[in-house]
Amino acid sequence: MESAFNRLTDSPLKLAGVTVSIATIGYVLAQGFRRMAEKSNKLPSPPGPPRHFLIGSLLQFPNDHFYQRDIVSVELPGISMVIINSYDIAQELMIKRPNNTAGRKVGYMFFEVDIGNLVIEVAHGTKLPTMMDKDFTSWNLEAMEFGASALTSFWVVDIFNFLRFIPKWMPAARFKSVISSSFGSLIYRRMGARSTWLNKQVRHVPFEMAKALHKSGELGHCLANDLLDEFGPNDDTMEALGVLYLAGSDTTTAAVMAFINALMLFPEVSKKAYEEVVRVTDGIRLPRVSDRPNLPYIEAVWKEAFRWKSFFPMGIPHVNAQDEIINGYLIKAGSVLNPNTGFMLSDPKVWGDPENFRPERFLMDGADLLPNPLTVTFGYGMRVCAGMHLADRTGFHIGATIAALYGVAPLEGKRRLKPELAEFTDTFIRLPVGFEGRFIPRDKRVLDLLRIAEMED
Ligand code: HEM
Repeated sequence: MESAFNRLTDSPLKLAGVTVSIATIGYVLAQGFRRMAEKSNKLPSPPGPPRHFLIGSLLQFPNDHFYQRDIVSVELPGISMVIINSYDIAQELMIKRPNNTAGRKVGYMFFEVDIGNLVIEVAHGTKLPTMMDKDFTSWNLEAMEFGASALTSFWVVDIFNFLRFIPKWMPAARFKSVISSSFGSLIYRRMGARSTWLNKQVRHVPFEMAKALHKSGELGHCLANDLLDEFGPNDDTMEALGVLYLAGSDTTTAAVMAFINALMLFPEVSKKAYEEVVRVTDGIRLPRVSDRPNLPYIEAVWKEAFRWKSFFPMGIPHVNAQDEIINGYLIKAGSVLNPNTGFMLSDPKVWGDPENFRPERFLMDGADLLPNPLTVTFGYGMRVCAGMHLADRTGFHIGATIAALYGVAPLEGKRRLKPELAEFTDTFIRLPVGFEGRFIPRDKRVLDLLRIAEMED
């Protein structure tokens, strides 16, 4: 009698079917064995605070001891969070393994407040900023804070998604004032309606203006002009412009503010920067972009301005698609990887005297062993900041030009603040508190230099 096997293989089609079936069963078994093997030698998660049933480490989060280790894991209900305090580990995970660690956490709350805030001139043209209501800047800042909280916080609504259908008037509708346990205390925020409104203002208002200018032929050369020419006034065009604004405007402003603040707090730094520019320009013109390689001291001040009291201390989290192992620890797939930029830029093990503003650290022998604060700040791997060159070039050039033209002094009648007393906001983008001062022209030629630069433009 013909064996069952022979009957199954008597035609090429049947043979192919049998082969596929065997391969599939084999694959499923292999996966099963692999999972069992993995479970049996399961590696530990990175160290972290004690975890409790249901609420994980919520009660211990945040806490100072997160900074005492290079990598820390925190279990929050529904979210595994990993805090990376070491630049080496951040590089290893997020630059060297980009395919697996470039995801973003896109929970409901982030989706709803993905709002805009960006470099308006590049995106929407030079005419728009002059037409904008001054409220626009404050909307941006508020929108940025919402966006930041949505990215870095644990939102109850992300976990209990059904909550979003509860009407606003019900007592249980706290999710509209969501529980956030971001890097501060537990706070309730009524944000749904406000964020929706901000969302509209920040994206629609400039887009409507740009559309009107485009129609009348007055928009000038900018990204909005190109996109409107090519794709017309559709939602994708508006979103693309909105994302640039969200990501680029407040961040670049904060970098320039950090630089100007340093010129104000440290007059000796300001003087050295001025002397360096004059050596390059002979004091008869403004610094050009091409002068940068000849301005190593200002380069060092720019780096130190990124480092000292980091203005972007929390970075932007990534999410890993599959399990990762680092330094013998298992990072489960779907963990939120938070690069602790502020700590990396002030770790005494790396910087020695992080509390001092000392640009010379980047000019000394062995300086190339230090992390570049710009690289640390602009993020990692496939997600690295798309506007970093724009921000770096414009920011550096503005900084060098200010150093060439002006000293920065406190307002009349006020004293220069001692650097150790300088305060900074406790926000996603950290700004100097009470940032006020005067630009004092270096000499009588300042106006002439500005006129020449205007003519050259
Ligand atoms: C000093 C100024 C800036 C800082 C500190 C900054 C910082 C960052 C950081 C930390 C990220 C996330 C990187 C990561 O996930 O690893 C990012 C992403 C991004 N940035 Fe910037 N940025 C700045 C300026 C700009 C500018 C001027 C633009 C555009 C005009 C821009 C556009 C973007 C975009 C589109 C992303 C998203 C990239 C992605 O998710 O794939 N940024 N930025």
